[in-house]
Amino acid sequence: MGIEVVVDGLTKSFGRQNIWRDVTLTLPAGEVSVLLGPSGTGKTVFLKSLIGLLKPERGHVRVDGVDMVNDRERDVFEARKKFGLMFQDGALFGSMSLFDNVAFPLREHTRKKESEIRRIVMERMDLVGLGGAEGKLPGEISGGMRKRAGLARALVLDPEIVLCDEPDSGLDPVRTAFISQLLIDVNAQIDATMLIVTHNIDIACTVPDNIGMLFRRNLVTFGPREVLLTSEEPVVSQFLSGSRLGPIGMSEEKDAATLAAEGFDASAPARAGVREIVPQLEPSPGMPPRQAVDRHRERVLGMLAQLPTAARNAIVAGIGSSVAEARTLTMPALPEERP
Ligand SMILES: Nc1ncnc2c1ncn2[C@@H]1O[C@H](COP(=O)(O)OP(=O)(O)OP(=O)(O)O)[C@@H](O)[C@H]1O
Repeated sequence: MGIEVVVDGLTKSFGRQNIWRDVTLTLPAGEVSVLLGPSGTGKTVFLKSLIGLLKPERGHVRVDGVDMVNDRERDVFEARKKFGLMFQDGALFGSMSLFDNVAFPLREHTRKKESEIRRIVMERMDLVGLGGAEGKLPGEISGGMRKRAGLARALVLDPEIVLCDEPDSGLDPVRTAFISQLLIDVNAQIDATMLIVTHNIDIACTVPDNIGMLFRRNLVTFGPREVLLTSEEPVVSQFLSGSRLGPIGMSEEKDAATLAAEGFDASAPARAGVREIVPQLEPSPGMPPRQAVDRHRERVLGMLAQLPTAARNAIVAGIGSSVAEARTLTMPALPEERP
């Protein structure tokens, strides 16, 4: 089973440019989470900070007893082996076959025999639907296949945590739908904790158990998917609807004068709960059930009383079980929210 990643008060700057500050969230063990955010808000910097490749100036990232920000490099290096990282561009070696690319981490970091390496590589290639393509060079295959090869490589060391940086970039909507399904199937098979960084709304709406969003150097929200998908935050609403109207501008954020000229009232909540929440993807036929589903449901039911009404209603509607209804009925009423 995957392990949880606890991020606490993380702040990162490059020189005088602050990227984000005081980011606090927990990636629950074995669950799939998505981190959204307009371009340039520091999503990739966040992923690199989780594995200790970039060092935030404040805060902690705790993984199985190791602080990836502050502990000795030797300990961070060891803890990094628990991660599998799928890079945005696949990051494959162009002169190596897919087989050798996928085998690379095993040859670098383990002393396994070639026969064992072959078994693992072929298993992972099959898992991502690339069985039979192992002899090809990265330049001979499509972008979608390169992404899947990158995912296979991220999985060969049996990671407990999988980080995916924009798995959809450069893919058409159909290939994106296949990648979405693949990510769910991978989670069903290996039960790893997963964090997917993306701009893609379809992935955000159908894949994760939890969603967070970075904007204006802050984590706007992080929690069960229903919280963001029913959020009244103007920035969330604008992002989900892909509208030009709202606080997100061409260069990330609009100033007050631009917003006023557009007639945008930042104090007015977006229409909450109107958006329909599409069901989360299920593993493909023949796959095992996702073990994270029950854990996620228990966790979310435990926090139901603290969630906004719209999110709570969406969760109860989604679960549709007497358990949820019973818990809701026994909960104290929430104070009225903003009209
Ligand atoms: N090593 C670095 N040195 C200095 N600045 C950096 C470095 N890495 C990233 N940045 C800056 O940090 C900011 C956030 O970059 P990042 O790539 O994390 O954004 P992002 O949210 O992933 O964007 P996109 O969605 O477009 O991929 C950018 O302004 C970028 O120029």
